[in-house]
Amino acid sequence: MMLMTVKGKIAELDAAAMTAARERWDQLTKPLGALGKLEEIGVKLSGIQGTVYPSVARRAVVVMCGDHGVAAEGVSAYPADVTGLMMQNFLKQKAAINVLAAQAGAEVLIVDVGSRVEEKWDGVLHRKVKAGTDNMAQGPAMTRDEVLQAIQVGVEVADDLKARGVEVVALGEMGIGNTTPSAAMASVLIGYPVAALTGYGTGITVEEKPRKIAVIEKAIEVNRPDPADPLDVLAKVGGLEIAGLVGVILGAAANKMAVVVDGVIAGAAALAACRIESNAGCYLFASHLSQEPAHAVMLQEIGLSPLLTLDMRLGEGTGAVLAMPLLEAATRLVAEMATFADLGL
Ligand SMILES: Cc1cc2ncn([C@H]3O[C@H](COP(=O)(O)O)[C@@H](O)[C@H]3O)c2cc1C
Ligand SMILES: O=C(O)c1cccnc1
Repeated sequence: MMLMTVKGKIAELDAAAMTAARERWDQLTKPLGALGKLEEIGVKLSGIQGTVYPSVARRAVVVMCGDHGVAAEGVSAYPADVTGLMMQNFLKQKAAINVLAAQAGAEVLIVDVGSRVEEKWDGVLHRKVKAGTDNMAQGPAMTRDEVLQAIQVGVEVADDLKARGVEVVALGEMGIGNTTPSAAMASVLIGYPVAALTGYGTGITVEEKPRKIAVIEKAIEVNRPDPADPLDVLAKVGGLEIAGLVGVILGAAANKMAVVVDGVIAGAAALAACRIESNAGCYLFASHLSQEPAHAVMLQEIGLSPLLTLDMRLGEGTGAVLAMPLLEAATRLVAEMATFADLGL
């Protein structure tokens, strides 16, 4: 499916299924509303899947990988080579996401949409649009065509997951430097000062942070992205893996799959996806609240409330897979609890 087709397929949630689900939640043997956000999750999943009894049994996390030209400006605490090293670590099942995805029962899909890795390792889905973005502090990170290609990669990944019966997708990513474009995108799309959105990423120092802020401000000044055009923002100050995740979100929503957002990079993708097609937001669940300051602002802008506050700042989809059992809890409660009628009340 191409982007225009995908956008057209993203429907509003099934209102009748949500009403029926709300009625059932209200009949379950508990005080009205006492299961809090779990009830909201359950009703939203019912709206996505069109049934009072949704399922999130089949799970996947998509780890989109891409490098960033802007890493040359010294905006990360780690060298760009770490992107490729971590991809090898994913393949050996030894990264944090492998451990947590195994616990959550989620399949891990590693997609190379834009890393600088030259080898084609087995176990990676090779869909490279280009070997890293260009340095956005000097010019656009990508062309508009490259953004569309990267989005298309994500859409096709989502279509494939749907064909294999996956019901819920977590958004993961790996790309040294990618908290920088994430903060830049948030600043442009929300109209918020860069300094208030920029964080320490992988752990730059307090002394180094003003430089990161200055690089982001320069990138915005040099490129003048149009806040009303999310594709322009992605092209000028975004990233290949971020665009890939936009495609996963749009493709998943078009296929009526639930999407769990991770930290600040997945958040940037979610924000862009909602600006491309506002109905996409109906399919999103926030997992955790990242330590990156842009994340809370993004979630508020999209209208999502995080389920977990674990002071995490890792990415890879780690927070998103941690939240999957909470979605499962909602599906079990609505299906397995007794109603007051069952008790003879
Ligand atoms: C070993 C290691 C594993 C990671 N896994 C995810 N990230 C996370 O950190 C990077 C973003 O932070 P910054 O913008 O400061 O570079 C991304 O790769 C993100 O996925 C990692 C970073 C490192 C160093
Ligand atoms: O919020 C995140 O996901 C995050 C924060 C810092 C570095 N990498 C990822």
